[in-house]
Amino acid sequence: MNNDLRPIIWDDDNKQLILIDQRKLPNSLEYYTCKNYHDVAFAIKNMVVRGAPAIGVSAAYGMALAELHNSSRDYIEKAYNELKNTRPTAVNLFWALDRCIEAYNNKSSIMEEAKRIHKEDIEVCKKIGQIGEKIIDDGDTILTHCNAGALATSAYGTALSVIRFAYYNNKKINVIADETRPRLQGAKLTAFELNYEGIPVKVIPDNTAGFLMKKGMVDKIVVGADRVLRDYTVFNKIGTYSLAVLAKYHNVPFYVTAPYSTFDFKNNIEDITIEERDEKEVIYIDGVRIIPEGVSAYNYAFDATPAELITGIITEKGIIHPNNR
Ligand SMILES: CSC[C@H]1O[C@H](OP(=O)(O)O)[C@H](O)[C@@H]1O
Repeated sequence: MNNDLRPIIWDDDNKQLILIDQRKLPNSLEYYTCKNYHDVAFAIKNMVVRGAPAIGVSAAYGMALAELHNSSRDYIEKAYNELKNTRPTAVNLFWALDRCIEAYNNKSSIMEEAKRIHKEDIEVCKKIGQIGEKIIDDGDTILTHCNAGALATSAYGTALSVIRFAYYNNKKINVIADETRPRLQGAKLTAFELNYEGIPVKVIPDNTAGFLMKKGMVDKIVVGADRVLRDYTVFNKIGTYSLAVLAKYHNVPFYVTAPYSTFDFKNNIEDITIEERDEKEVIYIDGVRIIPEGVSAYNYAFDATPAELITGIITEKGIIHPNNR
């Protein structure tokens, strides 16, 4: 069992953050070294590291690198603001940054807080898998979207933790991974992770999910989350909402996985910014232009799924059933 994928490594000897460069996967396993908070901000903005928990943990180490360099309030606040402005939708980024600022204000070590956040994330993701695998039956085919795996967290993943623990508990499962245009996290990252660990996985174009549900080839859907509101609206990778609508129509159980660090009890749906990324991510595939010159593209990175479409939200504290209130 190769459960050793760790996208985030704090190198205490050299006081640097080492990240798997997820832009290079699956064809090359390369690392990106962050020596200061600017490097971390670049890595988050450019998706060297991505996934809500992984973004939060990385940002915390960005704050720790800032404190190591210059612990003045002015410098710490500059780091906070640059890291805060990297990506707007995943709430873990702001949750982690706020924990670091609180530590600083309480005259505690930001480095120690970052290490605590990192350690907690590993334990929480493991717990989500141990709790969530109970909804998986022997023989299930599980559809997932984007990458909510070890590469999106400190280890194990969230949606993929559920899948991993079902597999570890000898359930005969098959996984279907939506490729997830335009950044192809499903094709490039989820397929890499599961194949690396020997868990059966097939990739489909995103437009095939409904066809397979209609054919009865999908038993459950398990996805990740970037922000869960108090009314259990779930922000996640673009295409999640479409999957949820199809799942409702075809009576396929639709589960979201989310640590409590991904819950946002303060804001309402209209307060949330859905990230729009550079249209070039749609216009080009691996550097090859696929859309004619002069034609532009929408590139929304997330969408919102209402609670009424969700069977359960799997957390480290148990499973929330939004519609059994
Ligand atoms: C476990 S959080 C994973 C979550 O993050 C992904 O977005 P991105 O790759 O753009 O950071 C996607 O929404 C996943 O569900």
